[in-house]
Amino acid sequence: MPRARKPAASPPASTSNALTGTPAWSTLAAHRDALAGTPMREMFAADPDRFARYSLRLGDLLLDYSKNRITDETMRLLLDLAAQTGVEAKRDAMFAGEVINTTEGRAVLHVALRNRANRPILLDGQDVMPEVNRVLAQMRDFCAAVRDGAWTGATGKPVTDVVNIGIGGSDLGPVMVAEALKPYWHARIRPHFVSNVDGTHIAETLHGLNPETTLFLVASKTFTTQETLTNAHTARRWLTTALGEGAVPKHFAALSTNAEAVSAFGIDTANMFAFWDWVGGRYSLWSAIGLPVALAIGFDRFTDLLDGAHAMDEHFRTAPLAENMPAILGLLGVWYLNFHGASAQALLPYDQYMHRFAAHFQQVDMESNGKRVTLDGAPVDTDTGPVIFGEPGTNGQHSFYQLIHQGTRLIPCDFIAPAISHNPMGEHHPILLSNFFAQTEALMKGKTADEARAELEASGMGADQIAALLPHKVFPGDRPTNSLLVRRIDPYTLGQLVALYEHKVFVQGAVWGVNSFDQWGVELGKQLAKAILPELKGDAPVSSHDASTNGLINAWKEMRGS
Ligand SMILES: O=P(O)(O)OC[C@H]1O[C@H](O)[C@@H](O)[C@@H](O)[C@@H]1O
Repeated sequence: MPRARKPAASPPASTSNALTGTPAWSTLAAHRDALAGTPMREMFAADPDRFARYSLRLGDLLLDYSKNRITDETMRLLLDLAAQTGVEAKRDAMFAGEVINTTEGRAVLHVALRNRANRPILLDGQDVMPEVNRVLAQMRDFCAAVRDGAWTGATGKPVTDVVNIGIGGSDLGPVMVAEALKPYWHARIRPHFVSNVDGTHIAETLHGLNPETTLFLVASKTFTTQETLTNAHTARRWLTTALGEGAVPKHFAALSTNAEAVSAFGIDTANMFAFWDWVGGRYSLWSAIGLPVALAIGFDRFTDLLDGAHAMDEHFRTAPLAENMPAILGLLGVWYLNFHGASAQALLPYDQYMHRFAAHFQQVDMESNGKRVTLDGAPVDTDTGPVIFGEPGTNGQHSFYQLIHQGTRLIPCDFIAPAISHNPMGEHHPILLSNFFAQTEALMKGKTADEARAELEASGMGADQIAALLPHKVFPGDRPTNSLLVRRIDPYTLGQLVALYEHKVFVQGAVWGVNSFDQWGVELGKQLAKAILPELKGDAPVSSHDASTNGLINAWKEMRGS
């Protein structure tokens, strides 16, 4: 398949940067001002049906978006904005395999990787599905062999540890999913993930592993990434020191689009699992990059993950935007980011296994929409991508929630929880979920000065003390949250959730008119590091940079000694 193609002759929809000039934009701004005097608690008091009106279900997934600063009018205007920015046409262009990643000349078809209906998806007139299915079959056979012990290491022992070596999209997605689905891991096979070029990461990972039973997966779309190749060479040395060169084919496999570089590294291309340039790194966990997950949970469960994502893809592709979960989440994000100055977004899973969910979506969202020019290269005329952060509940509550409840910034929060825990442990799950429900209630309702005063009076406190404490005890409330509830975090529902957030990011990028699928911003630092690395040799002071960079390099040279 060709590596780069020309952009589509006519872009699917407007790429104008005059977003703030659209009629919907000014109407939304006026509507925000009109709504300012009506807090959510009043909206709830006035409308007992608010939950039913602003919630959606897709199978076992419930989205409640009623605790937002919205009315029917808000939603109508946000949908107008989606219409005026061509969100549906852009979505359809993605699903149709058009070259929407124009700066790299690529289509964007991670949806093909989980196209379980096998609907033909044409790229340059060729259906990509036979190739997708071929690699899936290769993964299935490899998983079966490794899991049932037919695949052995060089000394005939079955695999006990799978070490994925990759970074960015070749790490974060697989780590997040593997961790989220830990209850489904094979009894013998433990997955590990090495990403950081800091030698500590691989040293600590290999510590205690047995080379005879360790399988390395070198995961890199380009197979040129410095961190990954450095870690892979270290792993190779660790293995060959113990078992000799001949052991490599039984202990190394590659997940990549670059067969040449895989061979050059010394991995047999028979042990290579391919994917394609139309799979963005941060959207690649559904491809061969998901192999560590498939080895841990089994290929059938991996296809359950794909099924869940496919169900969300079909929902995104076909549901009217007014009832479309990714569209609603995306538009609500635009509402807060652009019309309420909310520059951050918290992702808060109330499920310990999902502890890397926010980290994965930090890359998906911030690398996709952290852009300052539109598709046609003009500066954007409004803010784009939010800062994504989050920790699993209830840990965040005892940390940064203070700022969310009473700080000066507005931080919209998404709460995610399973109805049923994999580890109920007596009262643990009801306690966990009581916190989930309570936090969304507290953020919405807040506590008025009258309510706070009444509480202080009831505690028997004197008037002076009450006056001094009162301002600290008030919660402004009216802080927006979305709540996502699934029956249980299993491969299928996780697939739904991940695809939901991927498409949410798509919707926002479409509204802002940016290219959500390139990542030129990662290049400059890499380029400069390449120039600096040779300068770190020897003791000679460096003078080729600005005073700070020179100063730091030279101080390092002095500190490390010679
Ligand atoms: O899989 P690769 O090619 O090693 O790239 C790893 C990562 O590199 C860069 O940081 C970016 O391009 C990321 O999007 C990518 O995920």
